[in-house]
Amino acid sequence: MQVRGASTAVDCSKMKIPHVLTIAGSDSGAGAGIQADLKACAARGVYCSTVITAVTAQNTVGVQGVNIVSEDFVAEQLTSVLSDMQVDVVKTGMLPSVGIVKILCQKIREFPVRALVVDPVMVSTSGDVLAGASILPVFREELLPMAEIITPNLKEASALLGCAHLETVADMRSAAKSLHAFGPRNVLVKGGDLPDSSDAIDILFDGDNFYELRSPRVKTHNTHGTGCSLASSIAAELAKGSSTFSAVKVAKRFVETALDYSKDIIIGNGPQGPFDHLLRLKSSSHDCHRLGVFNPSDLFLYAVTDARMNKKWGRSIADAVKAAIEGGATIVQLREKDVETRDFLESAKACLEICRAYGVPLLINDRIDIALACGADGVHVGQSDMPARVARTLLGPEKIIGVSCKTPAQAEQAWIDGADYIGCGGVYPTNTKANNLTVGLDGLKTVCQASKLPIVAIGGIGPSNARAVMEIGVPSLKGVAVVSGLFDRECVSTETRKLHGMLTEARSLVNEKKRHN
Ligand SMILES: Nc1ncnc2c1ncn2[C@@H]1O[C@H](COP(=O)(O)OP(=O)(O)OP(=O)(O)O)[C@@H](O)[C@H]1O
Ligand SMILES: Cc1ncc(CO)c(N)n1
Ligand SMILES: [Mg+2]
Repeated sequence: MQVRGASTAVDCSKMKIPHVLTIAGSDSGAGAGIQADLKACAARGVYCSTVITAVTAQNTVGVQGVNIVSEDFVAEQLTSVLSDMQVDVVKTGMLPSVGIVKILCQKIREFPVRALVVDPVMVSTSGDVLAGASILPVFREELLPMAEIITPNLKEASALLGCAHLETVADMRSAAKSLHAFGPRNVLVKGGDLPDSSDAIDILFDGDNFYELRSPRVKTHNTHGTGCSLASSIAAELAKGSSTFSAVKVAKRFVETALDYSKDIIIGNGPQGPFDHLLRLKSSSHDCHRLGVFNPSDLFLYAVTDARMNKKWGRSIADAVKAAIEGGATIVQLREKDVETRDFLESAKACLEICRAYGVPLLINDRIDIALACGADGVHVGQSDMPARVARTLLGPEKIIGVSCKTPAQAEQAWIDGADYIGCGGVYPTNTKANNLTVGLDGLKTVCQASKLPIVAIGGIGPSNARAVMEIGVPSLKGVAVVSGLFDRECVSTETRKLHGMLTEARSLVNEKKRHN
């Protein structure tokens, strides 16, 4: 990590965060400009501050209006950020006047940064002018020579060179070479708009070598802001300390991945929509059956699958899950130890569809990757699996996380780590888990009394002993989790129904007792 400045006020044990300053225009549609830069930097894990040069009224149809910010006020914004915030890299977007370009150059000389990334924005894809030809001389003479890298698209490259349209990869190469003569250390000519190309081809020239960077062309209309996002991502990687070559490669892969993820999203009615930098929008809006927040009463009859038992009885995981839910299971956990990852993912998707249809949450044992990939409601982790705190970071604040605990100390840790519930056991001896210490009803009661989280009891529980478990009567105990008692049986739904009846009876008895006390 790099620590700069010898200021005595700086605490060196604190972390210096990579920082990109973008100086660009606001896009009201938020696909390009400042908004794209903020999202790209956030997605790439870099802090981004913003100096706004113009406010555009813009959507997926085109640019309806432009309001340029005064030169003095651009200068004031630059001074505010650069004088205070330890900027690593400056990235430029829409620079709508000669005066604004000159002020930027002056401020960078006054407050030097590690690198300058120039995206010479001139015309939006809709054909609207964002910076006129009058800025070309100051770009060529003052700004480009200061740049670590410039990232023109085909039209911008030909405007800067004052040459005819670029139409081939060979044209891009010679343009990159000619632009290098203006003084930037690297030139990336972007080929997003290259006609008749099944790949998205960009040419990087570093003064010595040409690199042809290719990625599959994503078939989508959602490419508004790819240029801004690419340049910001390059700036972000440079801010982290990457070489320019690897910054460009990572940035291009990021844009390609985000385009692919977003290819079918619909935002706006115009010909060119924005894309989702954070790869998050589909998981919330497409999933219309998504469950709300975790409800502890869902722990009442918790069904845990077991591949061996399903094989023994000749049923698929999905069939077993459906039967358990029809019998009254209130939550399902897939605990599949010996299944290949691909098969597990397919089964998990099938089970999720069933669970969603019935409004029952689906959790995955141990495998956070599977939970994320299939969009399950959460995970259950043991003491030697992924720590709950890390699982929470990976899964985000909404997903359900359960932790197996045998002691009050473990229960306290689960609470601190951001878990939602605790699985406590084995209450009785069981053969689904080797070398598992049995805590007994006393151990269960101790954990229930200490825990701030709701608890489901697990381990050897079935119709013969479920009532005894529920009768410990501690409010944090919400239900029982069952493996063999449901799935190592001929008819899963019948067994589940039987157990559900007993649990309901036990719960009434406990409530009755409470009323009498
Ligand atoms: N359909 C696509 N599939 C994959 N990559 C693409 C696609 N379109 C553009 N790219 C890539 O996105 C990056 C930006 O390229 P592009 O030439 O579109 O820039 P631009 O015209 O400045 O963008 P903007 O639309 O923001 O003005 C380049 O790396 C390019 O190869
Ligand atoms: C504000 C702004 N900057 C850049 C672009 C180029 O995509 C745009 N359309 N709008
Ligand atoms: Mg384009």
